[in-house]
Amino acid sequence: MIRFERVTKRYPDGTTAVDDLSLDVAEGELVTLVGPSGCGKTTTMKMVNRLVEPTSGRVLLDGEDVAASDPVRLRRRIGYVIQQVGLFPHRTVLDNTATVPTLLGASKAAARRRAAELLDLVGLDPAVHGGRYPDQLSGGQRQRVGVARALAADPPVLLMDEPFGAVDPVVREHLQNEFLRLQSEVRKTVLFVTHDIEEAVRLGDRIAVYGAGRVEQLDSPARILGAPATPYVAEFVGADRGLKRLSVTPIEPADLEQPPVVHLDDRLDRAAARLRADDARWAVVLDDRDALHGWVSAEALTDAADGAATVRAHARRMDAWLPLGASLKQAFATMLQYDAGWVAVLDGERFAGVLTPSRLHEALRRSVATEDGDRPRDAVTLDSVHP
Ligand SMILES: Nc1ncnc2c1ncn2[C@@H]1O[C@H](COP(=O)(O)OP(=O)(O)OP(=O)(O)O)[C@@H](O)[C@H]1O
Repeated sequence: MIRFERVTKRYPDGTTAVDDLSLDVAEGELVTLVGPSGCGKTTTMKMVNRLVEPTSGRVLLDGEDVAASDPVRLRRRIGYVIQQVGLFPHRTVLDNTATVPTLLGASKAAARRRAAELLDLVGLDPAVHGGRYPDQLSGGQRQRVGVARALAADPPVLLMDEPFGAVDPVVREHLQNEFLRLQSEVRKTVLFVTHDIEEAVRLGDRIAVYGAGRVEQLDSPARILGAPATPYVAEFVGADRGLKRLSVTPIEPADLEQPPVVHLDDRLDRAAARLRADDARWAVVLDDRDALHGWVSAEALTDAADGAATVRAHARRMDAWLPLGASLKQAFATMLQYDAGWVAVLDGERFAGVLTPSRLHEALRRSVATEDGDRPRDAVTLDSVHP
């Protein structure tokens, strides 16, 4: 969808901002450009909508050289979101959002209808916020209007230059999550500039890590974190990349432990025998539809006076659960939140097993090891990455 073919940009003062860049962004893909200040990320992006012209090489949009297209028509196909949102201060939020559809010839009523839909899509209530002026919004709300406005013409491509850079970390994470939800619905082709590796990892289908004017590595978040291609990338992603990796490694069936399972209506003596057979200190308790209820300890079962009673009398509720495919980071956070030594993992409604801290650790090591297989060993060991 977007292709850079050996693109170089040298500014008149001699600065080489981008040096022989080749990069492909597939349709519907979100590629984050991450790197330190001044490494050429913004220049790269501005060459797509012709705010900057390359010195050599070509930028293709849908197979067409952007140099051959009319800049105004080109920009209509490309939504652009920047940090200083650039809303018109004297126009309401609704009118700001409706600007592009109006320019494109929509009637005022149709443009406003569309604007209201978009505000809703980015999590703003058009009835509440639509009539306000930009300075009556919080920073996070202004950013949302920026995103809504960029989507207004329904462009296939979005360029986003540090769109969430100006808001505090909590609002920022919130906006990132909302943007991910939005992107799963609208599936735009997105180039997203950030200097924050956490943001790059959270949002990117792939990440391009920039050194000075060059892409040092273009890869999935898991590979960038697990198998940095150069010492520069390793240093940029940081020594705590094992931790960051938690957020991009999903829980898989093989990661799960299988404790004994009993049902709410099982007799206590049978349940106790089941635990003894496994030499287990506790069992997972399911209800009659095999949905998770909680757990019961071996002690509670053996101490119970009436063996003919059912597990129900001694079962404890367990609310710490996650779906298969959730990230190891979510599992870790859930364990901390519930102060639990394990979390139940469900496959749809069905109980699939439990994740314990030691299994979580193994899962993390295994995911690193799997990806290390095709890389030279010295490129991936933690101790060797620092220059
Ligand atoms: N118009 C210009 N004229 C001359 N040099 C420029 C111009 N615009 C950018 N540069 C230089 O080109 C290099 C790359 O700048 P660019 O803005 O692309 O970097 P960036 O990675 O987006 O940085 P930041 O994260 O700080 O926005 C920098 O050295 C910058 O000073």
